[in-house]
Amino acid sequence: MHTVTPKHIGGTIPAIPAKAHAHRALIAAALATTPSTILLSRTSKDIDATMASLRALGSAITYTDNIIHVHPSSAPSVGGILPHESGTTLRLLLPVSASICNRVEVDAKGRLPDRPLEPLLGEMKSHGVTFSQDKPPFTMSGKLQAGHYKMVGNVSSQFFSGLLLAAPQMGESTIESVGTLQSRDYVTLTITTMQDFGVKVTTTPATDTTNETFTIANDTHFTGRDNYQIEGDWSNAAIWLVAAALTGNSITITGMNKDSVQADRRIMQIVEDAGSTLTWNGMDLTVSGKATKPLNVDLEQMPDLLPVLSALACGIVGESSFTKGARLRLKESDRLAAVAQLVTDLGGSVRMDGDDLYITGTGSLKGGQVDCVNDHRLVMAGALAALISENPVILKDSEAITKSYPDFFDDWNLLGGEAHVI
Ligand SMILES: O=C(O)C1=C[C@@H](OP(=O)(O)O)[C@@H](O)[C@H](O)C1
Ligand SMILES: C=C(OP(=O)(O)O)C(=O)O
Repeated sequence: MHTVTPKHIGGTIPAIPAKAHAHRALIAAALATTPSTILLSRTSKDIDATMASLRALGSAITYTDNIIHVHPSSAPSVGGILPHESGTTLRLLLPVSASICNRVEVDAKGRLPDRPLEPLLGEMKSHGVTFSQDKPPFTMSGKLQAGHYKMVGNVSSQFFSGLLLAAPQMGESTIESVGTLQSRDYVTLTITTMQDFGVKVTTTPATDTTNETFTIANDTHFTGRDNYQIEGDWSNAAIWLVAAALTGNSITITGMNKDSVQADRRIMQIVEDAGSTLTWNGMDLTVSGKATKPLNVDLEQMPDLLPVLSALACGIVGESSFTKGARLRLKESDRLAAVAQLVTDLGGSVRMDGDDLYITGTGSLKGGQVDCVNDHRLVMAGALAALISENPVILKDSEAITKSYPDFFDDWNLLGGEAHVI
């Protein structure tokens, strides 16, 4: 549990590496025909879970002095996936491991066993794989076969990313999106990372009569990379953009890629539309000026931004809207309900209408205790809320932050904040 004092923060902070990019680079490197070195300045529980799982699938991986050495080797007779609570690790590695191993033991922790897998398991069953039961822990048997995969687009884009990463080991395969693919940029990130490691994916856009498809040719394989750089994480940089927009104090985040394909790069436009100023100097982004205009955010392509944006909405006078949030109910918590509860518990005004959330900001909150329901992004939201609160914010379950940003409270204090364990 942490307490965060209502004290403004400001200054310069380095970006942390993008976990979405790190998962993909590690997997591509582990599947490659030659060794790789990946540059990663910090890790997190989720990235560690992918490294541990890839070791259990046969790769030799070491992480020292901010460099990951990946030595691919042949898959063991019985492999393992140890995702802990990382949905990305589990959903990417299910098809990947079935493309190289005959048998895989799969475990999961926290809410992860109850997060959706059915559409992926269904398609894997139609392509040669059996499961001892339909939710982890389970044993998966049989090699995944090449072919045509059909996948619903509105449950998790991670199903697509997993099948794409598995395809080079299987042979020519096509993945078809049934309905619009939500969180599409996460699939783009998979495709660009695969390309970085030598595998081309051909995308055929949807027409009036056909769905979008992704095709991987026969006889294509991943090739290792030297000194492959993981880019800065826009989902976590969003914390600092929101902090600056809430207080008007300027914050510089160093090491960001302006042209990133990460879904949450959209935070730049959101904060700018709300009235803050963004200035680039090379890869360093400075955000200054208080946001004053209410937000209108469609969550379909950037689900992970809602928690931090809910704090921003409380700091802006007027009603902000967050629409199309159905998939937020399928994350580490029911994030729609958890965000609504957090805002209410801190004295804010929130209304839920189906899968849409409306927050009427007054510019300040009362503060008090909130339950972060074991969700790292709720911890970020609660800390940000302290910036506009009359009283300290006490964060129950703040340890959840280690899922994506273990040094978060240290960085908060480096920027002049006051957060400590109680
Ligand atoms: O592929 C990824 O790295 C992710 C995809 C998104 O999930 P969904 O596609 O399930 O919405 C996102 O919310 C998650 O944090 C990370
Ligand atoms: C939902 C998240 O991650 P995952 O799906 O990998 O558990 C997240 O980081 O917010």
